[in-house]
Parts: sequence; structure tokens; C-alpha cells
Amino acid sequence: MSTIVKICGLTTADTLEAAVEAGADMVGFVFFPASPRHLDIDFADALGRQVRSRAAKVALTVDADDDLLDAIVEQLRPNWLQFHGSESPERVRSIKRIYGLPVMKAIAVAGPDDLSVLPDYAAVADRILFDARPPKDATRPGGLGAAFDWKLLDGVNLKLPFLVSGGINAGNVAEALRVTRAQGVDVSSGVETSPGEKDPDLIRDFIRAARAA
Ligand SMILES: O=C(O)c1ccccc1NCC(=O)[C@H](O)[C@H](O)COP(=O)(O)O
Repeated sequence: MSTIVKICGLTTADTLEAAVEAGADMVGFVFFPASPRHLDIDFADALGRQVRSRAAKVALTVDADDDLLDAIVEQLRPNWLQFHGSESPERVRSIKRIYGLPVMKAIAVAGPDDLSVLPDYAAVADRILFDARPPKDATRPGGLGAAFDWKLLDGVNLKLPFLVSGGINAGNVAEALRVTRAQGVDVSSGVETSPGEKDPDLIRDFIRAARAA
């Protein structure tokens, strides 16, 4: 199976087009006001239309309430929901039932203890995304360009696909995939020139490197 490549935090038509044309499988739109990649729903809707089924649209939220999820699902019509907060397994199960959409749950990793929640989320999610645990004073729980120790995933044995993220770029994506044996990879900061500013060339380089890995 080919590596699942997700480019997250797209905010412009140009960079979205670069990601889709270069063959991204999943394109992520962030709905979290404190993020430099936050989108309002009308603009996300316009970007979503541009995708035209060429990639899966992923709506990333952080402990979103039902009203926000209703609005996102109604307007963007995402193919996936990504939960990057402290959504419980019960909340994941309930949202899946309400919207009938697959869910990717982010698990924040800093040490081996962080993996103890895996069985509970693996029972309800469709994909798991391993990301670096943010520092306590971080203003957002992801998209920080920080990596975790990939060797922590050694021995992880999931029946569902998982993606690795956090501090990955074209230069280290092959190593990230080799060490973690992940089915996919997710990047945001690693294809940016500054937080929130994606670069079409960096996106293309990243996708090429991920495909070659
Ligand atoms: O991107 C954000 O600003 C963001 C805000 C709130 C929660 C999650 C967020 N991003 C997560 C991602 O973009 C990816 O899933 C991943 O963490 C990318 O990490 P990195 O390549 O290190 O930026």
C-alpha cells in the first residue's frame, strides 16, 4: 500500500492546488482560532470546492462543540474529521454515529505512558495520528514543528492505519516512516517558511520525498 500523505493547515488556493496536484491523499483545514492556519468556514468551503474529490478533505478541530461540528460538516462536507484535543473515546464514538464520517484521532506523544490510551481510541477511531505532545505553555496542541522520539512507536501494533506527524519535513520523512513503520505521514510546519505560510515548492518536495520513501 502506498504511503498516505496528508498536508495539513492549508490556507490558500495556491498552496492547496500545489498539494493536490502533487498527489496529497488528504488535505487538512484547521478550525482553531488560536492557530495561524485557522480558517473561517466560508473560506474553508471555497477551498473545499477547489479540491473537487481529488483528495480527501479533513476538518481538524480541537474539542469542538456540536454547533461548530454541525457548521463544518454542513458547509465544508469533509471526508474526515480529525480530533486534536482531549476528545474522549465516547465523544469520538458519538460523533461518528451522528455524522457518519470517519475520524482520525490525534494522540500526543512524549513518553511511553502516552500510549496507554491507544486501545480505547483504536476501538472507536478509523485512523490514529501520533503527534508530539506540546509544551504546557503552547498556544495550540499541534502544528508546532516539534518531533517526538519515533522509537516510542516501536512495538505499536494497531489493526487500523496510523500516521506519524510532528516536526517532519522532506529531509527526515523517509527516516520517520522507516522507524515508525507508519502507514502515513502528516506535515504542516515542515512545508512552511513561517508559521501558517506554506510554500508550494516545499509541499512538492515533501510529497516527492514521502513517495520515494
Ligand atoms: O496546525 C495547527 O495550527 C494546529 C492547531 C491546533 C491543533 C492541531 C494543529 N495542527 C496539527 C497538524 O497540522 C498536524 O496534524 C501535525 O501536528 C503537523 O505538525 P507539524 O508538521 O509539526 O506542524
